[in-house]
Amino acid sequence: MLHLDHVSFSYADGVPVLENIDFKVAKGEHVSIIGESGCGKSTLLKIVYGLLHIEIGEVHWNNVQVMGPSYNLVPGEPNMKYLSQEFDLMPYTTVKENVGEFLSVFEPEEMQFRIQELLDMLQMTDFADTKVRHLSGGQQQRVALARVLAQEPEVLLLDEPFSHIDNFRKNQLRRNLFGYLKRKNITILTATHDPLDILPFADRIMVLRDRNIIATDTPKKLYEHPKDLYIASMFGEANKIPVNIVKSYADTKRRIIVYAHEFKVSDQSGLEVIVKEAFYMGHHYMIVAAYEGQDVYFHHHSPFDSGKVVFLNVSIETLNQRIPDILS
Ligand SMILES: Nc1ncnc2c1ncn2[C@@H]1O[C@H](COP(=O)(O)OP(=O)(O)OP(=O)(O)O)[C@@H](O)[C@H]1O
Repeated sequence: MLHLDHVSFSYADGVPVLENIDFKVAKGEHVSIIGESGCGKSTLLKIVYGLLHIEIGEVHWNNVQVMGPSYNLVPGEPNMKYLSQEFDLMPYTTVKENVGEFLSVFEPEEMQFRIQELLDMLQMTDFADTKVRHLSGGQQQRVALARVLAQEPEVLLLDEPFSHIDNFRKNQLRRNLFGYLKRKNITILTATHDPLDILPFADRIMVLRDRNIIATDTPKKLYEHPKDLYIASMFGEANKIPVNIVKSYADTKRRIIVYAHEFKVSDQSGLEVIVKEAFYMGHHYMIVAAYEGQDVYFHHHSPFDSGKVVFLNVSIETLNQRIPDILS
């Protein structure tokens, strides 16, 4: 088990980045850390890996304390691997050589099997003999992934692992990679902005904001019951609207979170908004409208002209899902 025990951290400028972070991750669990840019996701991964010295709190893996850079000559814990946003590759050698660098040359067959397995999984077999410096950013990112996996870490720390990879490949790659890691029972901490990296794969999500973990739950619970707009916005365009405006019988002025795709357009009743802009998104339009000086986002199959008055409704299923959140 991984345990961050009341960890606080600031860089040399003294500005606190993380305060009193306390959580546990079970062996084989996949936990995703999400939060706005600059909230400290990478810093948290670096602390777990032992790259940053912490004055306050402790990190333990399997009840052994992770000692930071002041104690380890070679930074980083041996049974963990950290895949940073910069890939640590050998540019003048081939993909195969990069992936095999840490494998035992005394077992050549096993070595070839492992390299082949990882390159297949990451769809890089065709580039096995290509020098890394001739690869694109996305291909290099996949080599970097194969290289850390070849070392069979117990804990894998992934920082934006698909940031350079094209959409054409991303989905298949996510399924391959997270399936592989589950089968190997590797504990994973992923830092990401992209909801598609996490919703289908993470066992649990932790939301970072203002130096703290403000929520932690399964993807389904966090998505369906976001505590606030910040959390909901991690998953897509979301709104916070007074519940009694969409449903007049609702006996409360409190506000609920409604995702853009959950609004239904109506001719006469509901939340009255004035259309500002419409953006073509492929299978729908994203409409930006105004309600009492605030922007409201909703999806519609066709665009509306700017200035048009539209009424928005929310289904009873969505209301039933969210109202307990504001009453609790
Ligand atoms: N080496 C450093 N020295 C000083 N401050 C730093 C250093 N690295 C990061 N920071 C600051 O610490 C805060 C957290 O940065 P961090 O990179 O952990 O955020 P993040 O959530 O991973 O961001 P992103 O999603 O953009 O990668 C930011 O305010 C950043 O400016």
